[in-house]
Amino acid sequence: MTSPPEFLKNNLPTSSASIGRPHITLTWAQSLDSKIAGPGGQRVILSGKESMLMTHWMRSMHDAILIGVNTLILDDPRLQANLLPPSLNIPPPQPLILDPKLRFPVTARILGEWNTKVSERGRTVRQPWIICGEDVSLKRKEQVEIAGGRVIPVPLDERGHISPSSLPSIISNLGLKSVMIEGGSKVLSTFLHCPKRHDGSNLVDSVVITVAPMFIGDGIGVVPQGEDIGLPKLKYIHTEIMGKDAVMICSKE
Ligand SMILES: NC(=O)C1=CN([C@@H]2O[C@H](COP(=O)(O)OP(=O)(O)OC[C@H]3O[C@@H](n4cnc5c(N)ncnc54)[C@H](OP(=O)(O)O)[C@@H]3O)[C@@H](O)[C@H]2O)C=CC1
Ligand SMILES: Nc1nc(O)c(N)c(N[C@@H]2O[C@H](COP(=O)(O)O)[C@@H](O)[C@H]2O)n1
Repeated sequence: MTSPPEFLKNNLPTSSASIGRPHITLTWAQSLDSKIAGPGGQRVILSGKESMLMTHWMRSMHDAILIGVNTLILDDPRLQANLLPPSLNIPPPQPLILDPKLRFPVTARILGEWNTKVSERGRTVRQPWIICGEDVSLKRKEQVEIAGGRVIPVPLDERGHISPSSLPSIISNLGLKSVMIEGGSKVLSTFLHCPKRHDGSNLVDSVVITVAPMFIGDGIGVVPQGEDIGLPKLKYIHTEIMGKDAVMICSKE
């Protein structure tokens, strides 16, 4: 395959995004009992090879990929599109971390790969950009910057979070036209619960869910316990069967 699967191209309108109105996609992989990770946040491979490849194509369709700091700490992800054929030279998305208190571990794999510029088969590696609160100490900011990260302080909301409704302007100011939010649970929850942008349009444009035929049992839910009230109505767009998994595309109503 040399370009994204047709169903993504047809149903995920990232190419029509602009700096003025960036496209926001929310995505995750879940079990049949709506879990995204095991007990204590242990990473679980839910996606089969077909849907994992699809996720990497989806990453390549966005300018940026965003996760919460807990996911960075627990999973130590690479956040690249490294399952795509290297010969295509497809640029990887810009990694963005939501990290109000700047807990970002300087031992993180994405930082190590950026510093050594080492990635298999000569692929491009991007510097991790870490979005934090304006009140983080200068010392801590310097530590992360010296370690190689770009630190981007922004005002926090009343919960001490990076406000979901301010994300469009944050990413526009960074010159990015689209972002794929991968989780984890707390980040998915605040974005699902935040209906609108400052301009009154839907905050989240697309929701892409991979459902794997397995149960996790004790584990981390798609949204944290008690936060499943007030979730938005979704408008169904498309389902694609990819190997053992079902991949659903929706938008917010
Ligand atoms: N199956 C899948 O598709 C995926 C699974 N996961 C799993 O998710 C788990 C981690 O999820 P979780 O523990 O909920 O943590 P998250 O990864 O959602 O990170 C949450 C933290 O991000 C910071 N934050 C900043 N802004 C916001 C905001 N607007 N909303 C919410 N948080 C914000 C806070 O940091 P602070 O506390 O410092 O203020 C918060 O505690 C891992 O186990 C991982 O494996 C993750 C991604 C995908
Ligand atoms: N699509 C998908 N399927 C799964 O089964 C998963 N566990 C995840 N997790 C997300 O992918 C990140 C890891 O990415 P790298 O392979 O290291 O690039 C992980 O942090 C979650 O965000 N996703």
